[in-house]
Parts: sequence; C-alpha cells; structure tokens
Amino acid sequence: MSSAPLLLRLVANSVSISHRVGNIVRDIMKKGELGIIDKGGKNDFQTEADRSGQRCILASLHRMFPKVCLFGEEEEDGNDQVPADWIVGEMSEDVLRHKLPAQYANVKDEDITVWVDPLDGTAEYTQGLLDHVTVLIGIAVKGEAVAGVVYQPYFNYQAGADAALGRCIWGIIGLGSFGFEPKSPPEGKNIITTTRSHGTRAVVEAVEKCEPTDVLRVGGAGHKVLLVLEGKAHAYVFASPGCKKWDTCAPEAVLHAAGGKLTDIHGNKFQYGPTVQRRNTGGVLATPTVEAHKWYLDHIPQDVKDTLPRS
Ligand SMILES: Nc1ncnc2c1ncn2[C@@H]1O[C@H](COP(=O)(O)O)[C@@H](O)[C@H]1OP(=O)(O)O
Ligand SMILES: [Mg+2]
Ligand SMILES: [Mg+2]
Ligand SMILES: [Mg+2]
Repeated sequence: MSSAPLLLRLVANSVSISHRVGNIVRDIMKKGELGIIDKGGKNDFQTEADRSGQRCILASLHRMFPKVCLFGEEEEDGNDQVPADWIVGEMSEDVLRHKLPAQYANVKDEDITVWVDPLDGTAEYTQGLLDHVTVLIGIAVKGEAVAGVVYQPYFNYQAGADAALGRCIWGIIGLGSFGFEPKSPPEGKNIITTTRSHGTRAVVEAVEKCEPTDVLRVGGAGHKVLLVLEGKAHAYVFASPGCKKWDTCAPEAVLHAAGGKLTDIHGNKFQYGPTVQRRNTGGVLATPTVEAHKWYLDHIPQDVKDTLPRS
C-alpha cells in the first residue's frame, strides 16, 4: 500500500481505473452489442459501455476508498455483479512519482466528492464518432474541482490499424496537467467549439455573438476541453443547461491545473459538493487562459444569459 497522501492515491487509482474502462469501452464497440437505451431526452442515450464503465469505476473506487462520496451519471440498474477483473486496485506510478501540492496534504475522505461520467459523448459513440468519447473522473475537495482524469479511448484511431489506441490526461491544481501537448490556439483566428447534438437557439446565438472565424461542432464536454487545451479551439461555448456535474468536474480541474478557466456563462464557478444540484443550469464557458475568458463572457448577450439560471 502506498504511503502517498489520500488525494494523490485517489488520482493514481483513478488513472489506472480509466485505462481499464478504456478497454471495456473498446471491447463493447468491437463486439458491436451496444445495448442502447433511450433515456428520453434529446440525444440522451445509455449504452452497455456507460453501464459497465460506471460499474468498474464505482466498484473499484469504493473498494479502495470506502468513505469517499461517489456520484455517477448512470442510474444503478440493479446489476451489482462486477467481474473480478473490473476491480482495479492498481495505482499509476506516473502519478505517484509526483509530490502532492502542500495545500492538499491533509485532505480527508469526508472533504472529497467524486463525479464520474463513465462515457462522455455517448451520442457520438453510438454514431461511430469515436474520438469524441472520453471517460471522466472528477475529484472535488470541499466543493471545488481540484483533480481530474480525462481518458480518451480512441485517441489515434485514424492513425491506422497498428496504432496504439487511447491516452490518459490528468491534472491536479497546483501540480499541473499531464498526458498531452499544451499548445496555444492560432493567432488571427477565433475558433469556437460547441455541441453538435444538443444545439438550441441560445447555443447558436451565443456562439455567433462571440464572432467565430471557425466553429467546431463536436461531441462531449471532455473532448471539447481537450481541444481547448491543445490549441485547436480558442473557446468552448455552450449556452445550455444540458451539462451536469460529472461532465465538467474532471475537465474543469485538468484545465485549471493547466492555467485555463471553466465556468458557467455568467462567469460563476461551479460547486461540486455532495448536496449541489446535478445540472449546470448556467451553461459552460471554457478558455485556455484566465485572460481570454473575460472577452467571451462580455460577448455573450445578456438576453441569452437571462435564459440560463446561475449554477
Ligand atoms: N441536453 C442534454 N441531455 C443529456 N446530456 C447532455 C445534454 N447536453 C449535454 N449533455 C451531456 O454533456 C456532454 C457535452 O454535450 P455535447 O456533446 O452536446 O456538447 C454530452 O456528451 C452529454 O454527456 P453524456 O454523453 O455523458 O451523456
Ligand atoms: Mg449521458
Ligand atoms: Mg457526459
Ligand atoms: Mg456519460
């Protein structure tokens, strides 16, 4: 058992678990038995990958950290059979070799809330847009997103049959973010990324008022934050109440650890304590730097903001 502090062990275990979930997600797609259930909303599906991925993550974390409060997107389906090889006790050495920032050295189990999105971008997964999909494990301390794991199971899938699939991006505030190449977005452009499957009039208007030179309509909150981190987009603008805490907690922590900023479209910080409402009613706005964030905030019209209650 590692003697590292609790938060570092939790992140290290989450990174190892995310790799396992990546295998589960890819295996289910390979078999082609997605078991799609329509949850009733607009483009709101659940597949066997969502169900199995969540069981793997929750069972593993619960085994290692029984006193930590865990929330997952999918409702329990009564199937509590978790195959033994889905219980991941391993802790990533990539994480454990780092020193946890001193401000988190004494974090206790009861300070932590974990928000789990076993598959973000499910609509795109069912449509074969595989690189839009991520596995999200977000860790909040006293209500603030402080660490996150964003695993992309199909990273590299267009690179040919021999390419190794998948990558894990993770971060802790005060330590940094790892697993990708940080890059600034191109000068002279204003590339905005937003939803492709959950658009509304307000979503379109908010993007237009931010004067984009290009609009990247892609799936997944995790995926869009990766585009911002890697300089492929200047901002992620989503003026809709569709995202929930498990969609933003991990991406927010990774982005903040890399120097960026993610809030609702009013500029309010999200809260992630155990009693918060699940829905991010105020939408999402993310930029690669703190400075860039204000420009977008100022360009989203008040009448659009008025349709989205503060989170
Ligand atoms: N109207 C909505 N109903 C259900 N889920 C939504 C909605 N809007 C956004 N989401 C969730 O937020 C993610 C980011 O939104 P989008 O892909 O539209 O940009 C979606 O992949 C989905 O997560 P999930 O796929 O985990 O259910
Ligand atoms: Mg969903
Ligand atoms: Mg999601
Ligand atoms: Mg999901």
